[in-house]
Amino acid sequence: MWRRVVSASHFTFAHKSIANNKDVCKLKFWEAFTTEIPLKEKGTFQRDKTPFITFVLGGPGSGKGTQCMKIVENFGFTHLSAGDLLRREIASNSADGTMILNTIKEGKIVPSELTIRLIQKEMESSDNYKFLIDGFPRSEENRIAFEQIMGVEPDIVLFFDCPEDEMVKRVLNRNQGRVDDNIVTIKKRLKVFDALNLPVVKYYMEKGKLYKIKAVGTVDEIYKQVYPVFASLNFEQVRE
Ligand SMILES: Nc1ncnc2c1ncn2[C@@H]1O[C@H](COP(=O)(O)OP(=O)(O)OP(=O)(O)O)[C@@H](O)[C@H]1O
Ligand SMILES: Nc1ccn([C@@H]2O[C@H](COP(=O)(O)O)[C@@H](O)[C@H]2O)c(=O)n1
Ligand SMILES: [Mg+2]
Repeated sequence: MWRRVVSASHFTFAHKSIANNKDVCKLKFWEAFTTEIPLKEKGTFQRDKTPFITFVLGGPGSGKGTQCMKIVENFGFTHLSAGDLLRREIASNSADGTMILNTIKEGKIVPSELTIRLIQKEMESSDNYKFLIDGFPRSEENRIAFEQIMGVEPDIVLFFDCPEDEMVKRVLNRNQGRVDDNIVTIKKRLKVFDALNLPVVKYYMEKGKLYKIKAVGTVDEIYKQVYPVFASLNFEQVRE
């Protein structure tokens, strides 16, 4: 089990984030995190910390989920996969379930407000303040809606850059029963990725927030590029 602890140097970083995001905060989403809640025990998470948000981008099968699991283990992040949250809505027979299922089958993008509502709910009910938001934003529209609704920008953005043929191979071998893991839908998802997701990658590159990871090789080889990104942020490492 990892401990929810953070080194003193993170406080400096968190304050810097507050200053950077001051103009867009508007006390919406932040209110949940700025409420003073007494510590339950020494060294546990304090809810008054600024959330540290990492967007995790990359094409279908580029390895986002796989690498997120390792970051969670080593650095105590909470992993929120937009795709998983949407699949959970389908499984729970929610009113939007059929629409979400049809959208996923077509490799298209679910309306931003719906996906953001699911992400927001998870963040607000979490005791953690470090989040990996995987597979979001998938489009400029997703990105802008997130900023407007949540009143916050990501601190950093990871981009897993993987050749198409490798992504197709991985997805076809995934074997998790996903309705979109077939060659017809994968081709559609790759087109959507190029047309809608790459502009988001470009946006964050130009903002200086993007960490591009060469997503070829073994899982451990790729993680060797990911690890230093988080280690350099001075979060206390919770497990080697
Ligand atoms: N470096 C790797 N080499 C070979 N296979 C990998 C590698 N990384 C992940 N995989 C496998 O490829 C498949 C896709 O990985 P993963 O689910 O992490 O991708 P993803 O980016 O989250 O995809 P999606 O966007 O479709 O959810 C999984 O079966 C995973 O085990
Ligand atoms: N922001 C998002 C994220 C995902 N979707 C839909 O879910 C599908 C699967 O997503 P994965 O991240 O698990 O690959 C994706 O192809 C989209 O149909 C979405 O609409 N918006
Ligand atoms: Mg995934």
